[in-house]
Amino acid sequence: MNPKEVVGRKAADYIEDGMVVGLGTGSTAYWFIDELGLRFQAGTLANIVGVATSKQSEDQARKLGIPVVDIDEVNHIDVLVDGADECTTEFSGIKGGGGALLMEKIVAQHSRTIIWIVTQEKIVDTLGAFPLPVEIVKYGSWKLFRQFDQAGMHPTFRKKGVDSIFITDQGNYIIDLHLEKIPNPQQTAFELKNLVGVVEHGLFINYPDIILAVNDAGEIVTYKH
Ligand SMILES: O=C(CO)[C@H](O)[C@H](O)COP(=O)(O)O
Repeated sequence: MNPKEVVGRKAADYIEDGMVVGLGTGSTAYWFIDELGLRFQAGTLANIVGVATSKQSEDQARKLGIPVVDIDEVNHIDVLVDGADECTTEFSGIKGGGGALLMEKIVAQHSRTIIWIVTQEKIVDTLGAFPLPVEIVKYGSWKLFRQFDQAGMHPTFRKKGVDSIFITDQGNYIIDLHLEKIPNPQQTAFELKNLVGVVEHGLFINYPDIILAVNDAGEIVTYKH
């Protein structure tokens, strides 16, 4: 098993039958959803319901037979299991490498327990080596791009393949900011949220309750908030 599979399957141990489960997005969350599917089919988690953070996760869960409901159909999500692109042991991180940051943040906001599953090298002291995704509306997107450029934030439009621009599940664009270091994530988050046209950014400050970090040997370290 590759490390992402190890940690993804392990995270399913946090799920109890009858729970409303937040389904994260990405190549690590993929294994969590796969394991949920196995346990659903085996009957040990026969009464779970999923709330997806992307079309991709929703499709995967449905194929496995897991019932998926809209976030507005539930009062809360019991446990959300999601990946991250970078995170600190102070329980903050960057998400959105897979382009699902907006739905991921909305689901996270309504989750009682949030578990991040990551490979060990994603744990960093300072965020920012991973480009920070910013989801923006299409209208005026070049204006925002120039604003970021002039502020020295090294923006690039997220692409799909070579030529086409990436469109999120909510119909927006993503600009990735190549900041290298984000010394004050709160300040950066505040400034980004104040820009008209920005829908959401990939800084998740103080989000996960638990981080499961797996190393190359498949050993998992658990960080609890
Ligand atoms: O935020 C995300 C998607 O928007 C993912 O959780 C993040 O990109 C990690 O992905 P992976 O598990 O494939 O490394």
